[in-house]
Amino acid sequence: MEGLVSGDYKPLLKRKITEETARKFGYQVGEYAGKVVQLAPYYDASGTMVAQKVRFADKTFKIVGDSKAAPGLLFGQNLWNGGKKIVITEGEIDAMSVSQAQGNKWPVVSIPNGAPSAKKSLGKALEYLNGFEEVILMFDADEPGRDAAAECAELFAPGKCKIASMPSGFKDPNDLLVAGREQEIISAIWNAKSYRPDGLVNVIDLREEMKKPTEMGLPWFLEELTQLTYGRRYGEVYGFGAGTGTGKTDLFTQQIAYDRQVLGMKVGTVFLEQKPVETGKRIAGKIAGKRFHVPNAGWTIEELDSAVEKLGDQIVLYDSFGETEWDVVKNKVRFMAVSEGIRLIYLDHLTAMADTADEKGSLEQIMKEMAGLAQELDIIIHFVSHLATPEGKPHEEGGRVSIRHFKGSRAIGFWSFFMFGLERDQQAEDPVVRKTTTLRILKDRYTGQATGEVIYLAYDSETGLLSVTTAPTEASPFKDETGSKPEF
Ligand SMILES: Nc1ncnc2c1ncn2[C@@H]1O[C@H](COP(=O)(O)OP(=O)(O)OP(=O)(O)O)[C@@H](O)[C@H]1O
Repeated sequence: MEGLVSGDYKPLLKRKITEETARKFGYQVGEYAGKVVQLAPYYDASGTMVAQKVRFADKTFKIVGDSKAAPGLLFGQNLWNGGKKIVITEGEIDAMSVSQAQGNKWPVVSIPNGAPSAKKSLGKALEYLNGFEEVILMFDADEPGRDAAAECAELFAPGKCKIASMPSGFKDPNDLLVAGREQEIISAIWNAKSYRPDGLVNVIDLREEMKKPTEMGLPWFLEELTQLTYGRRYGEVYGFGAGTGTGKTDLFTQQIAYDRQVLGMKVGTVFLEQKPVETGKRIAGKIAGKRFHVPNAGWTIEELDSAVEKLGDQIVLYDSFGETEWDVVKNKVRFMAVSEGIRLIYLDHLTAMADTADEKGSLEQIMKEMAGLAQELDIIIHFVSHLATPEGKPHEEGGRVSIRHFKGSRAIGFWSFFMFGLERDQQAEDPVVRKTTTLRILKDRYTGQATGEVIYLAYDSETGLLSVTTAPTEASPFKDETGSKPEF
């Protein structure tokens, strides 16, 4: 072999590696191509040195000997054969540091080529490593080291591999040795934690969180609805379905006005079939208690001005110009959340974005992405869905809304945390019945308790405001339409 041994161990003292440790591992200082280098031997299973890793002063490496065999061998592998625990480090100096901290008594090896090829190296040495009951990875406390440890841990049966962490301020075991903190190397071995892939948690880790009382989410403008649903929570999507003209937009605008005025929040709207001016008038109307969207409805420009003043720049409306592509809408929502800091989004309506050639398939995709978006951005998306025509009484005449009537019901039902139906018999003879909206909770994923509950809403034609009322006394127009077919 080309590496020339000088037998001089002094250069290792800088790293606090003793001659005894170096000798144990066969690590030497020598000369290679006229330069002083450090030499790490790699042995095969029969105990024959097949390669040497030459480490130059500038920290570059070269393998001499059988360079093909070397990647499958671990530094120090020849010293131990099976046992309780083996520690694996990212480099030879670290392996010797850990060994020295333990009096050179317990198994420690190093991967040959650093973090990037750690998984490949350990994969080749699996049979050898499985001869130990426990494998402890003590890689560098940096990104490549942490990534490599997570990757390597997956090579082993669950529970077999543990990952040791360095105390803060120390990058690797040799740093600790140099600082005279051998004891902390040993603690790191004992405190190594079983590797768990991302996203898996143990219920015991959740204990403190589980003990916290259920927090009320953000309130609805209807106190009764807040009580029934425990409010609105970020990361969730809520679906509203109703027949034409029932008052979905109206309900949304009153909620938006409340979000702004009472909760002091910034709101984003994506109303695909209504001009922003109209939406603006309707939201402002809810602030003022005036129907600004109805001409000659007893309001003045000054009142409108003052309501707009109250909304300020806190309502961001998307002017869609008839654009109804989900991919475009998605980017607007993302922008509103990320750049405008908006956490409440109102989307009217989902059905407008469906692909007519494949309504069901496209709504499934949109719903999945919309729910993902709400979670990723930690926002609430309230959306309207149109309904399929039931076979019995039309929804516009008070026909009862069911989940199955929603266009894309399966996907909406799957991804929504709450679903609401709005019913109103717009043709009823009794004006009270005509103006009473039934808000029906169709789905409550949070507790299930609110499913089937209804809240009756009265509409004040003067102020245009909805408020909670009692059930209209007339024979109920809201009877179930058992004859209606599911939509899909
Ligand atoms: N309970 C109610 N009684 C009487 N009128 C109402 C009631 N709720 C809403 N309205 C009024 O009915 C009209 C239609 O309401 P809105 O535009 O909100 O319905 P929509 O369900 O969104 O309709 P579309 O299907 O056209 O989107 C509005 O002028 C609104 O102010």
